[in-house]
Amino acid sequence: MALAIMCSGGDAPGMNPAIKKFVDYAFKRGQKHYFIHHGLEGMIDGEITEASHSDVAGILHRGGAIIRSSRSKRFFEYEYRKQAFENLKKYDITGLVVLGGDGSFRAMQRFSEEFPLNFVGIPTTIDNDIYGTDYCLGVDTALNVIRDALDKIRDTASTFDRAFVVEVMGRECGYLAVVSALASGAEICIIPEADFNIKVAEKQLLEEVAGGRGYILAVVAEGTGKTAEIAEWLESTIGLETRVSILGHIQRGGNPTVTDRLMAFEFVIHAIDHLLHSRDANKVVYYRDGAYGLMEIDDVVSHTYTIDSELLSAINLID
Ligand SMILES: Nc1ncnc2c1ncn2[C@@H]1O[C@H](COP(=O)(O)OP(=O)(O)O)[C@@H](O)[C@H]1O
Ligand SMILES: O=P(O)(O)OC[C@H]1O[C@](O)(COP(=O)(O)O)[C@@H](O)[C@@H]1O
Repeated sequence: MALAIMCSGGDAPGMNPAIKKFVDYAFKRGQKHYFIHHGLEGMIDGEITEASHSDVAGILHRGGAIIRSSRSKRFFEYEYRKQAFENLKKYDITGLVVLGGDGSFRAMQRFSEEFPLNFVGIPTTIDNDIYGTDYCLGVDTALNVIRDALDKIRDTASTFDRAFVVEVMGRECGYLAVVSALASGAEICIIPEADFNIKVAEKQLLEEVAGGRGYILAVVAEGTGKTAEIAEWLESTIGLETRVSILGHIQRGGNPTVTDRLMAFEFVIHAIDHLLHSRDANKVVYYRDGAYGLMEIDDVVSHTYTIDSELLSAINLID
């Protein structure tokens, strides 16, 4: 039996510390261990190499993933999943640690139903949108990238009397937007999960502008699709010259924060321990209420993540 690690779907800071811990901990536990490069695409193409300490030396501080990641159209087809399994068999890999999001976990659920394989997923996405865990690897680093951007945008906005609409990632999830808006004191936060009462905001902001407010920061989650609309409203109705800043993929890069490094270590230790102790793997590690645990893959993929209600109510304080 051997273990392997793979990154799949959107990359996130924290993957490299997880990869390093995987090598160090699997070695400590006396397990043969492999890298699957390029995610599911590499698993189909047999891009598998034995991992060594020298591969992971000096990578803790690096964003991205040295073993790369991918999204794969081919993995939706049985013949390619079978090919992927044949590749794992060549190396006697029966335990897989998968860093990814719910798409990757759905893929692994299907794969493990079809072939004799155990996997443990580590929730890894800057979006923080995986059911059952309070935290996904990469979120803290992404939040700090956004915080840094918002702090800088505030400098120019306040100096030049402008409104800024800052669009942040998150797919359909507003988590990054809410937490960033709170941490940066943005005046407006617009997310898919909550209605934005434009009339209430309009009345309040017009009063504030009349009273001397010179600038406004609006954080808009990409999933709302409302970036242009809010910019137009700030300029034409609220009356401030407005600029749009779409932060984009810088949110996926950068050296992992201390939190992401430490979380990566714990997630990996729990994943490997489970693979070694139990034959009924096919779980996802969670971090909830300050503790780590493992949840059933079926639970993860059949539920939808929802933002904590306290966080949601906090955004009303902003506008
Ligand atoms: N139902 C499925 N069956 C097979 N493969 C799937 C399935 N759902 C997702 N995948 C695979 O998982 C990959 C990663 O999923 P994606 O949603 O892109 O990223 P993430 O894991 O970050 O959510 C997809 O590119 C696809 O190859
Ligand atoms: O890199 P791409 O393909 O442009 O995808 C962008 C999407 O990936 C993310 O950065 C991360 O999403 P996942 O981790 O679920 O893949 C989203 O926030 C964003 O909507």
